[in-house]
Parts: sequence; structure tokens; C-alpha cells
Amino acid sequence: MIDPSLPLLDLHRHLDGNIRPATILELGQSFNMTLPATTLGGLRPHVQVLDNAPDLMSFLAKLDWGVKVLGSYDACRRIAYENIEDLQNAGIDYAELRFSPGYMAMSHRLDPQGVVEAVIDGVAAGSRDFGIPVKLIGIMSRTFGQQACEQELAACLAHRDKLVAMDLAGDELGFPGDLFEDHFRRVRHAGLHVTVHAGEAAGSDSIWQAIRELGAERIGHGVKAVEDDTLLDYLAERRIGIETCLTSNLQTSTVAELHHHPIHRFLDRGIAVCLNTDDPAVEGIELRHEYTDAAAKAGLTAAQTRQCQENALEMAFISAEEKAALLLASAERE
Ligand SMILES: O=c1[nH]cnc2c1ncn2[C@@H]1O[C@H](CO)[C@@H](O)[C@H]1O
Ligand SMILES: [Zn+2]
Repeated sequence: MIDPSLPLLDLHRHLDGNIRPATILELGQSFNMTLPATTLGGLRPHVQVLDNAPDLMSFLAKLDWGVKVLGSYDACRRIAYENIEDLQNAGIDYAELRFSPGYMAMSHRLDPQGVVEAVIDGVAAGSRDFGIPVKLIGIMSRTFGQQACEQELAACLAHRDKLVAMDLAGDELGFPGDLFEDHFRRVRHAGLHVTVHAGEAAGSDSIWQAIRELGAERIGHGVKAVEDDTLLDYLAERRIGIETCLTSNLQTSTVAELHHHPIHRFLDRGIAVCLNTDDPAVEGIELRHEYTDAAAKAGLTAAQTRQCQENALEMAFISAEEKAALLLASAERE
């Protein structure tokens, strides 16, 4: 359930995992690209997870067509702008949108820094037109190695005043966090917040590493924390929040069924957990679905989903004043 007297926040949402299928078709055609289909119905299975994927990497392959059609900076600006319109349609009051400039740049050899600028521009225009506050998180896509992540980091740090945090995403098993300690030293030195995808494909060690070596203040997914009692206590005590993405965890086969999802255990231990979409267009869901259907399947009560809304507000990378403004706006619409 969503409590309308509290703001609705999406803190874990990939802008480049939320490119509309219709836009993929249009952009593909405008750049004279051969797509796997020429109709929306035909394209859907290539860009959306219809049956749960067997593992994380097969799930992530569904994001590829979305970035393959980014043939210009204008295309990047457009999808960033449409992401804000999607937030409005989804009834989201505040979002932290994350994106991987190198991943978006690679198919057409764009300059990652130009991509960062286009995304900032499109998000600013959308945020203004639709009246939704949005912050940006830069992603280093570990899948492409340390060097590519260096490039992404440089592109992001060139605009560090327009970003709130950096993240590490992609192939957690193939590229463990210890390859990125230098990168995150620079992130922290730049004064940015740190959130890391950890404990999704790999185990609880990956979460410890993200916290201790990379400086993670929040953990994306964190499903495997459930293996480690000491870690659960640590997360609760230090208020290191877990950005849970229920449907994504099901579609990547990180959990077999939602009623086996450890979110209960996390909430029972007093860990700050919130509900998020991850890659809404690829998953074919929106945040409302996570708070209603998915939450119900995971066995969450109305009090628990309300707690998730409160936790999201606590976890958001914004000031106390900005949090108070979000609270006030939702209280007033009651
Ligand atoms: O659920 C996820 N787990 C790990 N990495 C992800 C997930 N969703 C998207 N990305 C990764 O984030 C970057 C695009 O923003 C890409 O590297 C994509 O593979
Ligand atoms: Zn993610």
C-alpha cells in the first residue's frame, strides 16, 4: 500500500534502464538502425523481461537495445526528459535517477562527458516542466572493467556539483568491488555520497567490502545480507539503508519467489529498507506495483510499506530542509 500522506520516493531507478520501447523504435529508425523488430509488440521481448531471467547478466542484456539507439547527445537528452515525465505519470514525488554515461556512450562512440551533460540538461528541463525534484547518481559499470570506470568517473566528476552520489553496477560476480577501491577513494574525496550494488549476484562479503572499502552509505539490493547475522546488526546500527527492488530480484532470479525475499528479516531487525523500481521499463512495472502487488506477494503489511516510505525519506541524499518540504507537500495534498 502507498500512504498518500507520505511522499513517494524512488531512490534506486536506472534512467538508462527506463527507456520507453516506443522511443527505442523511433530513435532506432531515426538513426537508420536495424532493430530486432519494427513494431512495439515485436520489440517488447527484446527490451523487456517477460519471463524471469535465469541470472543477473541475462536480465541486464535486456537494457542493451535502449542504449544502442542513443546515437546523439539529443537522444540522451530526450530519454532523460522522458524519464521525468514517467515519474509524474507514476505519481512519484522525488527520485534519485542513476545512469552509466559510458554504457550510454559506447554504441555510437559518444563522449561520456557529453552524455553526462545531455542527461543533466534533459533532467533539468523535465524537472522544471513536470515540477518534480530529482537528483542524479553517476554509475560506473563494472562490467566493462576498471579503465572504462575511470572514464565514467572522470566524466561524472567534471560535473560533480550536479550529482549527489556515485554507484557501482553491472557484473558483480565477474568484477568484484576490490577492483574499484581507487575509484571510490576519488568519489569520497570529491564529497559525493556512495551507494553500491552489492549482495545481489555475489554474497554478503561483497556487502562488507562495499561498506568497508568503498565507503557505501547505502546498498543497492543487499539481498545476501540475510546470510550474515553480524552484518544485519551492523546495517541496523549504522543506519546503512538497503535499496530493495522486489520485482527486479525476482526477474534476475536473485530470489526464487517473493515470499522468500529477506525484506521481512531486514525490517524486523530495524534496518532502513525502502522499495524501489530498478529498471522500470525493462521490468514492465512502476513503483506503485512494488508498493502494492509485489509488497503483498512479499507478505508486507500496510504498516511495513509505510515504514518503507519513511525509510526512503530518511535514506534520500538530500538535506533535512528538502525532506521537510517533501513531507509538507504530501501532508497538504491529504
Ligand atoms: O539490477 C541491477 N543490478 C546490477 N546492475 C544493474 C542493474 N540494473 C541495471 N544495472 C546496470 O546499471 C548500468 C545502467 O545504469 C548498466 O551497467 C547496467 O548493467
Ligand atoms: Zn540497480
